[in-house]
Amino acid sequence: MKTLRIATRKSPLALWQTEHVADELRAAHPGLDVSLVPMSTRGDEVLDRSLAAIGGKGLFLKELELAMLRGEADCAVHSLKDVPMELEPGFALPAILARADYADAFVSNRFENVAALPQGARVGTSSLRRQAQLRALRPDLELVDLRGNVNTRLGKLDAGEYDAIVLACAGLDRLGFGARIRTRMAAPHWLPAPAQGAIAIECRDDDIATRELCAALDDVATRTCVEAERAMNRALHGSCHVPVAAFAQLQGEHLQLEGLVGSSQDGRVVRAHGEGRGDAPECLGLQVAQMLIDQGAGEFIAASHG
Ligand SMILES: NCc1[nH]cc(CCC(=O)O)c1CC(=O)O
Repeated sequence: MKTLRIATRKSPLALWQTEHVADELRAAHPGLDVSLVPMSTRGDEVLDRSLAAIGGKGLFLKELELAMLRGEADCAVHSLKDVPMELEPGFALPAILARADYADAFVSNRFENVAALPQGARVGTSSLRRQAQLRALRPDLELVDLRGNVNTRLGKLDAGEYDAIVLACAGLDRLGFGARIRTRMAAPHWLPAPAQGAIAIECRDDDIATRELCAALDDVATRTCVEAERAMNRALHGSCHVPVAAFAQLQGEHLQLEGLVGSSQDGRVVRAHGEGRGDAPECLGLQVAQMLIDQGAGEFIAASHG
């Protein structure tokens, strides 16, 4: 194959990530012609309702997958945290790139961190996971929905709509807004979304040529960690409807996983920590999911489906 066409969403972050993948592919395969196919998705167009309400994270993938099926693109680039736990049948993830900063960012023009916020401060975040962890730390905060791309969210903060916002460090760093981060909210105290900070390439399962080209960008350590995180999330029926957070780290052969499930109703959260081997990340994910269930996470999950 001489050309590779990569489908991408059109947000500045999606385009940055796809350009990054294109550069890495060109470096790995000198002479390969790589081009971008920018597309808009329903997840980008519907901004007035929560993602959960309009059908979940798969909305960001659907149009890109259809383009691959129609033969208009060979592969697509995604933030892995936006990829559903069960891939559409017929698709594969031939590469998961080395993870950037996994952490969430506390961004504010006036305050240094969550603890420094005044009583009743307004904090913007769209994710149930961030809301649940904020509520557990500070039940007094006023949590306000905040959707839209990274640039839009910063604009709303600067317009004075919020005292602070919480979003992913990876997105801010990639777009050159790293200096706006007041606190990088690190594990184990504050946990990210499963696979946050990792970029994945998706292609058709049966497209061996594309799979082989993309495989050059795969980072085994990142894949191991995100498999544990995603297996945990899958076992908890993770979706946009349940606040689930997970973070795994690999040291040599030793894999550790921190997991959290929050109530979407009040400030309760349950946490679990497990350790296992790097060659069995899914086992560890299932083990930590079971520990969370044993501590009562099932009640939160049932409540969020009711
Ligand atoms: N939910 C949207 C989304 N998907 C991926 C990222 C950031 C980049 C990443 O996690 O790889 C973001 C923005 C955010 O949560 O602030």
